[in-house]
Amino acid sequence: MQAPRREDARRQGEGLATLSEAAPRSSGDGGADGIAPLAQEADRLAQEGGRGQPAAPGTATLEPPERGGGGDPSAVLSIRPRQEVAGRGRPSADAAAGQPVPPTLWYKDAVIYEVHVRTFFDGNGDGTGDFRGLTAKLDYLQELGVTALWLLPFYPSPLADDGYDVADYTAVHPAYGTLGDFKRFLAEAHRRGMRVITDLVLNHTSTQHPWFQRARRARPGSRWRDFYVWSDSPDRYRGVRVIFPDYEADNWTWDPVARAYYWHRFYAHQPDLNYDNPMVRRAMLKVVDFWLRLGLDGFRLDALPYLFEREGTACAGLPETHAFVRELRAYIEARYGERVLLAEANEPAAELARYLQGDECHMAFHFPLMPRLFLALAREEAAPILQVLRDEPAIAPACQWALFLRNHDELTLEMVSPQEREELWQAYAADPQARVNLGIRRRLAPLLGNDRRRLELAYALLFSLPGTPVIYYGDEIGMGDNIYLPDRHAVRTPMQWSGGRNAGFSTANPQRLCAPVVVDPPYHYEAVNVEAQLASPDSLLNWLRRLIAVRKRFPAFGRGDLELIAGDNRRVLAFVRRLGDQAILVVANLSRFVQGVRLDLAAYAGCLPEDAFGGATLPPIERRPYFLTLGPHGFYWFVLKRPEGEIPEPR
Ligand SMILES: OC[C@H]1O[C@H](O[C@H]2O[C@H](CO)[C@@H](O)[C@H](O)[C@H]2O)[C@H](O)[C@@H](O)[C@@H]1O
Ligand SMILES: [Ca+2]
Repeated sequence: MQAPRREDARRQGEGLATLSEAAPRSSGDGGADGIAPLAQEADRLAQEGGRGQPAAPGTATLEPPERGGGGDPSAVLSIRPRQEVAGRGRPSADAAAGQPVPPTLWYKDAVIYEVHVRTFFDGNGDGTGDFRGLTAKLDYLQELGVTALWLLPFYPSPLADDGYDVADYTAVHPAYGTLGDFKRFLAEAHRRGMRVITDLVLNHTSTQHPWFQRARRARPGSRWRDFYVWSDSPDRYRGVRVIFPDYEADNWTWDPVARAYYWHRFYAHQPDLNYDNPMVRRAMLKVVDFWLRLGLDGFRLDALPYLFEREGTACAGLPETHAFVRELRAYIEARYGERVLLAEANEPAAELARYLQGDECHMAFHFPLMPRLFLALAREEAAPILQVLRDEPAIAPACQWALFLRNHDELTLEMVSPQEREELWQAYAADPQARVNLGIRRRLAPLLGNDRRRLELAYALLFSLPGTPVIYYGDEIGMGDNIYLPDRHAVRTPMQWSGGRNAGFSTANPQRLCAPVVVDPPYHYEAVNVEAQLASPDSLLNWLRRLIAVRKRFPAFGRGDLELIAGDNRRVLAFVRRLGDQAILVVANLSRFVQGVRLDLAAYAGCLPEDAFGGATLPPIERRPYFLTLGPHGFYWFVLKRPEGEIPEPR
């Protein structure tokens, strides 16, 4: 491992815009220390909520807590029901008639694209991506086939954790534009039929958030103090793991102003909110109101397991946390109808399934599957994937896994055994510079050796296994990374739009860019960029567009069951996705060599496999094993068709 980076962590905001540069909206709002009192903050939210309207009946109210501030987490919040059930921020005809709008389960058929406003496209030429820039690129995303966007945090923040350190939940970071710019972006996305979800950083704030600044000065035991988790000694919750071990030694940090320790699961500049305090829960519901009234389609719930702490536990996924998620879901559903909650919970599958029982989240990222896709590619055998699929716990019919290969963080190896982690590090991060915490800070293409066949295979699995695929911006063109940037900025470099100035990301002076563009020779923006790939019919980008278009023809991929198909070659993975009379056979060769496989497809005897891409039909399936050959890292998607159109019942 590289030398510990704890000091780096405290400096990591350097070179990036700071909140003070970005004109903090809270200063001057009143209060002796320049910080708005919470009640005033609540009033502001009420005034600004959604479209400049006062808080609607039925939304959360910030009432003074009962004395002592603690409270029973299972207690029902003070919420008055409201009759409105809106679609896209406006009551629909049904809602206006008082009828709930039936859920569409749109997220099951979605193709989600994770995008960082900061590094996607600079619309005003100041070197930093912004909402004007993102809006200008919506046509590109639509043509790619994307149907939903997930935006990383774009709120006012000192950016010491790239926005996951929120200083104001209900505004836009000035570097990214205005709330008006956000509204225009949302309207334009909706006009193209795209949904938008954003990160909701529930667990913690920045130390610069007015709530923390007030808490640290407040009297111990007071309602303001109790917005965060304090202790006189760092001995509470001993043994709870540190999530960023390269940067932090402990989950407690001494605050000289409060003269107490505060709890933080992530960086020391990210104090955990105290969800035992009903005021915190209400405050977060007001944040939810603010964005949903604007018409947002849902939230990625960041760091969801860590909301509550209890002595003697791992302080993760506690019953109290699930109780709060249920309240959050019920609150949203009663007021806004179908808005999606996507859990970011880096936990084993059995734990994840607890969020997916129908009354908490709609989706959860499949953290156990992701590293096993990479393990299967490294070992060139199907077993690691099969193991996850066989052990997969049941989830409610309306729920869905969110599948991903890469995201804005390190490729986290928290969900594999220490031996598997070592194996993955050896296979994908031989250079210690590529490692961070318990993971690997590399993008998809460098991880897979820029090998086009392996990239296509990885995408073919992402788009055919049960769940909704999530693409990380830039991975559609096989962008590289910069492991010499601090922390996870390695994988957050500017989008490469062209071979021109600043990769087409910005017209600014190159020295003013929010992050350097990639110039590593194999991934240099002059070679790897959208413009060049759009012009090349065989580019990765055009190939992926075709793959997405094919997936969209078959609802079985988003909504169907999974049937594993037995074969006689451990290097080949085979399964059928079924929905009604639609059945798609997926066969994937994990090895770099040609493979043959005999598949037990007796249940489909009589069916004709038709290639979903080219339409060629193979000989009919018989009761005896069906023989297929696959090229290196080859894969097939076959539509199983009976001559008379009937597909047999599942076994
Ligand atoms: O807001 C703090 C962090 O929350 C998310 O972290 C998640 O990613 C971590 C890896 O970087 C992972 O170890 C942890 O279990 C997750 O909660 C968010 O995605 C991070 O960017 C952020 O720093
Ligand atoms: Ca800009």
